[in-house]
Amino acid sequence: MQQINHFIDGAFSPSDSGKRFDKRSPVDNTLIASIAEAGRTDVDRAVAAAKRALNGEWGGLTTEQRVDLLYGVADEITRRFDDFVEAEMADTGQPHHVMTHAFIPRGAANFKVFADVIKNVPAESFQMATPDGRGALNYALRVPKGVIGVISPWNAPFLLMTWKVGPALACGNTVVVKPSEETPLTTTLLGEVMNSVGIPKGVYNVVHGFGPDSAGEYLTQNLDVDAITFTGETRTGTAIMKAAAEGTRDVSFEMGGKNAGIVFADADFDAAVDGIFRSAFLNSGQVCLGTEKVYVERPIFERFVDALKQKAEAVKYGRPTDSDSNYGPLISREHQNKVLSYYQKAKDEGATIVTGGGIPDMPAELAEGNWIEPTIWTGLPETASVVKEEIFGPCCHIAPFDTEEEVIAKTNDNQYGLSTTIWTTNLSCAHRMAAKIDVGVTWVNSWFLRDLRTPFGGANQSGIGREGGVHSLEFYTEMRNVCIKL
Ligand SMILES: NC(=O)c1ccc[n+]([C@@H]2O[C@H](COP(=O)([O-])OP(=O)(O)OC[C@H]3O[C@@H](n4cnc5c(N)ncnc54)[C@H](O)[C@@H]3O)[C@@H](O)[C@H]2O)c1
Ligand SMILES: O=C/C=C/C=C(\O)C(=O)O
Repeated sequence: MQQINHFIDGAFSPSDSGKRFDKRSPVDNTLIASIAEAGRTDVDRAVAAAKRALNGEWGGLTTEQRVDLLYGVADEITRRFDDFVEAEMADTGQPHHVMTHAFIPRGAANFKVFADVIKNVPAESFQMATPDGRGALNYALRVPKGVIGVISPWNAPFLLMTWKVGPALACGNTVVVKPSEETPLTTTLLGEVMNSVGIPKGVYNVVHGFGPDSAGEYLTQNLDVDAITFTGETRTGTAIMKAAAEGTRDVSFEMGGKNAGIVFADADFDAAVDGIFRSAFLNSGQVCLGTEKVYVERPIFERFVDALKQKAEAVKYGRPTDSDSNYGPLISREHQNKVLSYYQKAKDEGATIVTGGGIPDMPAELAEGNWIEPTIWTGLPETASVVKEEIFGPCCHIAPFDTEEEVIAKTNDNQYGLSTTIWTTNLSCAHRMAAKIDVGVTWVNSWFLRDLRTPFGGANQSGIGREGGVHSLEFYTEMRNVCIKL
């Protein structure tokens, strides 16, 4: 069984207290690793190492030298691609093709895109007139914020962690990362990459543990952490924001969503079925951008429901590396019970269960895994729990609509504002809709198609700030203005 330790100041080490916790496979609940659980002293040691690195070799590097190192990180991730795929499959139980096609390639990409950004971002200056006629010159210096606390979730652990570490390091910061207790493996493996590439010790640090009264909270409470970037549940963000208020630290949040999929009668029907199927059931529905409420224009409603039902009933449960497996388990028993509670709520509220609603019959060797059926409901009002609340599982409610105004109102009627996917061949309609839907990202005839230079983030309770391309500079750097009297 793997022994996973913290990565602090360039070295792997257990907790001062010796405390550890178990990591179990989502596929069959077998014990796969023992993880060091950080106490406050371990977290403080990591933050101190990050602070030293800022004022050491790393802080003295030119942008070009830093960029070369980050391209080196990307190349080493690519060279060890299969190791990251293996680690993430062990952590999440998700199919091999989800790792190789959706999540792990973003590791290298998330370093490259921000190395490119920081290498090419222009400096800002203004010439100003002065009463004596000799004028003055203003220019802005872009400097790193300092030590960044990175707190990441379990659903796409490597993608989401590197989406923060990439820009943080590109901008000259150092980081202390607290990955989810459910998925420690790829974040830890990245420590090996940092050492082999020659990233100075203390630049990248990893502490393992939980949230409240554990590593996560200790990290946010350490006042030598200059800013905190977090991805996870909205209620967790609230707790982190309260901690960040001490010391007036900046935050960047990517949080929950209750995303709509909207299908017009003029859509490419097969493409829309495939797109909504992916957005509802990829990663067993454990994607923040996923679709949990679908609205289909009435003329094709019945046909669409039946087509989506057929695809949902054709999934192949199995181990990540089973050749025909295309559908994995939920991350944990706790999360499986949470999603099952929503399946029960839907029943209690009178839903028509088109398909699913429970736990599939699994072969004996997998029976202990966190398996759950992809589920489709119809017939509920907009006020139903499964239509209003984020479930974060493989399920969606489908309702008919008749007008653009109606479906926009229903799409916007929730506390979140993360993403929407619209399927129509009428692009005038698509542009009209996208302008009126209150989310951070709208996909048209696509879903989860990502240009990493674009602003990415959520509105309302789905997030604070935007990350992506030059937009990440806003959070990971400070600007200093210099005014010189000529
Ligand atoms: N908007 C996005 O881009 C995005 C992406 C992925 C997941 N999510 C959201 O994340 C949630 C699922 O992920 P999760 O269950 O890991 O979320 P979570 O909020 O339970 O945990 C996320 C991370 O925060 C840590 N944490 C928990 N409480 C903390 C505290 N008080 N102080 C400091 N750290 C704390 C956890 O240990 C974990 O590392 C869903 O709501 C999903 O919508 C959003
Ligand atoms: O589950 C949520 C996925 C978030 C994806 C990103 O943050 C991204 O594509 O950069």
